[in-house]
Amino acid sequence: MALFSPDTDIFCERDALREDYQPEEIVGRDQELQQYVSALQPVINGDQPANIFLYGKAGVGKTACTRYLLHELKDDAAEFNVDLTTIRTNCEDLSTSYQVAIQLINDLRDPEDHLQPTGYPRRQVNQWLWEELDGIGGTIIIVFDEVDHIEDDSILYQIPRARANGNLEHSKVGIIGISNDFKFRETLSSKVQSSLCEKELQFPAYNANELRDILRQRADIAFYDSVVPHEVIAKCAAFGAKDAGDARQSLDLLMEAGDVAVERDADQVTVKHVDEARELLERSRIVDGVAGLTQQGHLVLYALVMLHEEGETPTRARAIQDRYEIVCDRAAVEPLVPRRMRDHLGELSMLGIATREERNKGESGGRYYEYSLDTNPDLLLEALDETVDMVGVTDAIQKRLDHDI
Ligand SMILES: Nc1ncnc2c1ncn2[C@@H]1O[C@H](COP(=O)(O)OP(=O)(O)OP(=O)(O)O)[C@@H](O)[C@H]1O
Repeated sequence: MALFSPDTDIFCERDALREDYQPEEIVGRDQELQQYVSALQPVINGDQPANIFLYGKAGVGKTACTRYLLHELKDDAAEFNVDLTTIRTNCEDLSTSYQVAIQLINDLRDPEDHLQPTGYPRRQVNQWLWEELDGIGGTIIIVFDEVDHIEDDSILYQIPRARANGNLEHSKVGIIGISNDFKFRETLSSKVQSSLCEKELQFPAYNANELRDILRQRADIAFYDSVVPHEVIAKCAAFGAKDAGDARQSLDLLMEAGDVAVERDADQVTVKHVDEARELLERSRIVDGVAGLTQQGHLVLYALVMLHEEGETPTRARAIQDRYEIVCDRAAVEPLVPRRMRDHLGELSMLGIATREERNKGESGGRYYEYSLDTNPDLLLEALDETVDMVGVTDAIQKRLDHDI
């Protein structure tokens, strides 16, 4: 018998649940799409496109809606004889305007004419960029996804102004900047703010009803008929809505639940499979998160787990520092100064392993943070295995470990 064989009872197109799948229809974003369409209207009129700044948390459909609308726009532009080119650049690995310009030039050039990442005068690079863009002609829309990664923002000013400054003659260029960093807008220079944020669109988090519609649409493509009952969709949607209103999270959960059903040889996905899937996802999120921390991060986390087990959380950074220094002493590691230790606490809360809440001292004034654990300590201790060996266990942790056995 073959070791691998296609299993066909549950999924008919599992890839439809993957992040890179582009849905043909967008659901639950009517109002946002309407605003987006009117921001793009100048393109169809043959005018200079408006620059658009689109922001919202992770997984709220910014990329999916942008891809969908630009696809529609291209079709309609062809019908109305508008010469339209769209370029998409993910800025995740680009931190300067120089790098962005090089990337754009290389996207537009044949591979044999590609530039090296460094070593050219800036003016020359800009000149090449204008030549490439002007060579295309017509209307060009450049999408900068994760635009907040660009630290010096001059390119976000220069591109929209290129035509007015006489750098472009044949092309009209507009940019769409996408970001999930709400504070990014404030960090922009006022020049960039007024050009990039000409039209601002905000995508709110999804509620459970919207997530249900998105999941149902995708489940109908990904699974065979009647494999995913209504309550499974409702459960995945409720989970996503409670956490962050993030469609990606709910879709991942549904896919994992489908995998569990396949593994169990079931003929339907059940609510129990969703529960199991949640545990699996949570486990891998934590294991990956902890594995990505440095040794110092592990020691800070272990200090916080100890305090949690002793019932001492939520607690302030100062108390964590004291415990962390004891932990370092036992591990024979030089402790970090409080400020650096707090950076690690910040990272833990960013990863969702810990939570950080701001407190107010009341009349006497002054604000401070309190930290607590936001994760199952069993999982953390498992992931912190080596650190536990190095530092040893306290009574409180021993009790938990005994209890688990
Ligand atoms: N309204 C929607 N209709 C159908 N599918 C959607 C919708 N919104 C999001 N999705 C799906 O959810 C997933 C995440 O959406 P998307 O990548 O657009 O989020 P995003 O806001 O760009 O997030 P990030 O900031 O993390 O890139 C994708 O698989 C996308 O197809």
